[in-house]
Amino acid sequence: MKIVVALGGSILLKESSANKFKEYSEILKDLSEKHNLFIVVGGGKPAREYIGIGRDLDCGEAQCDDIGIEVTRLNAKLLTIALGDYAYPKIPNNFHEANEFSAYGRIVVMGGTEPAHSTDAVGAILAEYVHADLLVNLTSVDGMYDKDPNKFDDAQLIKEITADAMLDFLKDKHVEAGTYEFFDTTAIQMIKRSSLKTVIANGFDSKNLIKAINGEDIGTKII
Ligand SMILES: Nc1ncnc2c1ncn2[C@@H]1O[C@H](COP(=O)(O)OP(=O)(O)OP(=O)(O)O)[C@@H](O)[C@H]1O
Ligand SMILES: O=c1ccn([C@@H]2O[C@H](COP(=O)(O)O)[C@@H](O)[C@H]2O)c(=O)[nH]1
Repeated sequence: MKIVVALGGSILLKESSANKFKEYSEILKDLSEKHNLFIVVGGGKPAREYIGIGRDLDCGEAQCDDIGIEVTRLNAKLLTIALGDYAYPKIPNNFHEANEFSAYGRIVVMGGTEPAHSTDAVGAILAEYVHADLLVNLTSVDGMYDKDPNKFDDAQLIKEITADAMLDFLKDKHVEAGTYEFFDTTAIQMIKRSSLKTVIANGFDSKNLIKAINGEDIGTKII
């Protein structure tokens, strides 16, 4: 299968150590024996810290996005290093390059591209661009809830949701650099228009990636 994995920076960088990079590199190496993999890495806490400093310097939101993009690309570089020869050594600047690099048969790892969206959207656009069979979005919670599970103890996990219902749910949410809400609406529009098979799951347990690929009942499926 051709699979795009959007791997949240909140997962890889939670500990500010190499641990999760090593853990994911082992799983991705195994999966790459059977599947054609593209990984999009998010910015996590370091991105939000750098964006915060930029904002304090009045650099404006689009430039704050650019700062976030640089951090995602740095995180992508770290994952590429962890993957060694299994990864294509360059970080693509855009979707065309990502597609081109995949022709060499290695895992392609990328970060952000342009301002005004998050790496959730990069994952969805990439999945559309390369005609992926599956998009897996690994984040810091078990999937999409009816309200923020980190704020409400009674939040309920949504096992399946349509792209339209997700768009409706997120329509009034405020967005700014570093915070494109739980799931970026640009991503959902791509998922909708190309009927991308998408699973959102908790990436703190890296085995959830294998479960999502095997079609197990996990996280939230966008239908
Ligand atoms: N309805 C919701 N369902 C699930 N999570 C939600 C919801 N609303 C808000 N959230 C918040 O969304 C966050 C998930 O995204 P998070 O900030 O952890 O980033 P990520 O997707 O892992 O990527 P990155 O860290 O790279 O931005 C959770 O911390 C959660 O508190
Ligand atoms: O294509 C992109 C990717 C990212 N950004 C900016 O970077 C931050 C960090 O990415 P996350 O996916 O949220 O971890 C993001 O919030 C944007 O501000 C971007 O502009 N374009």
